[in-house]
Amino acid sequence: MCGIVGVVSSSPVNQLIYDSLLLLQHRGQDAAGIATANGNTFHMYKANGMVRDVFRTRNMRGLPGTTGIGQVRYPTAGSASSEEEAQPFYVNAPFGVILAHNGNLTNSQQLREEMFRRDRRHINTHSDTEVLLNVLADELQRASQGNVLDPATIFKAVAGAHRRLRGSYAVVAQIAGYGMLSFRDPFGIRPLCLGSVETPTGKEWMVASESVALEGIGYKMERDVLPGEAIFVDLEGNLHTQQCADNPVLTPCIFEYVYLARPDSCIEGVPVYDARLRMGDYLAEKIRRVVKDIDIDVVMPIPDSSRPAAMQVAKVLNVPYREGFFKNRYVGRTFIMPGQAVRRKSVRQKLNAMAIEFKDKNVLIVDDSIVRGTTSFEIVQMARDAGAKKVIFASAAPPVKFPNVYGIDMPTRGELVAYGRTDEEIARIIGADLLVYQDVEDMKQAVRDINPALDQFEASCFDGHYITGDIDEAYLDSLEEARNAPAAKSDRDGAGDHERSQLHLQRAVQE
Ligand SMILES: O=P(O)(O)OC[C@H]1O[C@H](OP(=O)(O)OP(=O)(O)O)[C@H](O)[C@@H]1O
Ligand SMILES: NC(=O)CC[C@H](N)C(=O)O
Ligand SMILES: [Mg+2]
Repeated sequence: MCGIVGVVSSSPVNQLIYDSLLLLQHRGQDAAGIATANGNTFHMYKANGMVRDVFRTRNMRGLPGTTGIGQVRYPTAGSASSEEEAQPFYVNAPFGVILAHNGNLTNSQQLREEMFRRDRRHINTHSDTEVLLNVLADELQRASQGNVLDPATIFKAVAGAHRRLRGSYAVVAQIAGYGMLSFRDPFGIRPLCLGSVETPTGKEWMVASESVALEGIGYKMERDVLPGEAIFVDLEGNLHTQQCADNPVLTPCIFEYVYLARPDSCIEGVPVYDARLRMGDYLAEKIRRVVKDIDIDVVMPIPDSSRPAAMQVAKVLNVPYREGFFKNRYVGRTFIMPGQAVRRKSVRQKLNAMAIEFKDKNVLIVDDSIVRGTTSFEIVQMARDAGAKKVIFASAAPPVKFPNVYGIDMPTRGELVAYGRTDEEIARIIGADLLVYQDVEDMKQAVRDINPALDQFEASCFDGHYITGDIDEAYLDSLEEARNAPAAKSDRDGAGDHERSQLHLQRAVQE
């Protein structure tokens, strides 16, 4: 996941994009970028870091224009540290296009080779986004055949891109002298929504990864962009939309509801906060069924993301809800940091246990998910150090047993604590007396309870089902090999991300 935003306005957009990127910061902490269009000239500034650190007044002054796009990056392809792979990306022909992307292409290697051989296009980074931009540019070139662009031609190019791209992609782009183009993959895996604002000169449009990024800056959420749909807003502010995929099937990523999205966003008609409350309801029922011989004294969340689920668990079980872990608000999200060493260190920096809430108590700790086990391992230890009698750990999501290839950076099986292990083995690793996981069907039902029209979800990391149909063991093996290759290792402060995860698990097992 990354956060993307795009806008066509009648007034300068640099501050508007900056403000909405701040609201999407939880989707990517590694790099940020804004590109604006002033007449036919693009201006761009991007660098590694959080939004507040990347943009200084002088950078903002260098971003004039009334249309633009922005991105906060959480890398899944290429390198975490390369500023060149920060987004947006620019290509000068045809027309001039800048583009930002949330998602992950699963056929970027084939496309890269094909483009070099057939289209004579050179891709200069390891970013799948640069590949995507060049595919779109190539399709625009073919569809327009050198003539002026109109919406029908642009949509034809998107349809062509859909036929070539595999994986997940929510995209926002600006075409120099024409306007803003945005589209979502045919499964609608990553979220993307459309908003508007009334101005004295008419309605103005904006797209963003999450509704909070629209509403927080005064726009009204209109609707989600449909899977496969393309939206084009011309420079006069007119909105053009078209379904560009042959067989669109809405299959949103369930991990958005579990962890990725902000609770105050609404995705596919489901307020994320409500989904987390419902997951808490189902989890509480499971806890009631399986926890027989421990009297739970207190229910505790691990801030931030598990709060709604934990509150609901406490309510349903009729046990006091207590916040025993204090969170340092100046440390970001741990899970999306690159590298196991930094993730592990920051859990301790970020959370501190208050003894008064733990001493001699049977504590039920609730988290939204357990992925590598970094957080749960440290937290259980902290609870024990603070004097807890028994520690039960509950996860509002089922065990993460399979890699994700659609925009969440967990491509190797070895780093997942639940891969190939029973619940008892995992409990031993994280040090809990008992571990309770949500069931896969209950997690899905929690979201469906709120919007019954949501038939299916992209839930591969829980159920091992890869909806794009191009993922097999050989593909996952090759990903693992690439991620564990020496160059990739030293590049993500992960140097040995995989090994460190393994080491941490082995040490835990031995202890
Ligand atoms: O098993 P792990 O690999 O540790 O991953 C899971 C943890 O990471 C996330 O928290 P994070 O600190 O990223 O964000 P939050 O403050 O939104 O909960 C998530 O909420 C879990 O607590
Ligand atoms: N998480 C994402 O959406 C990542 C976008 C893109 N694949 C990158 O690595 O920059
Ligand atoms: Mg957390």
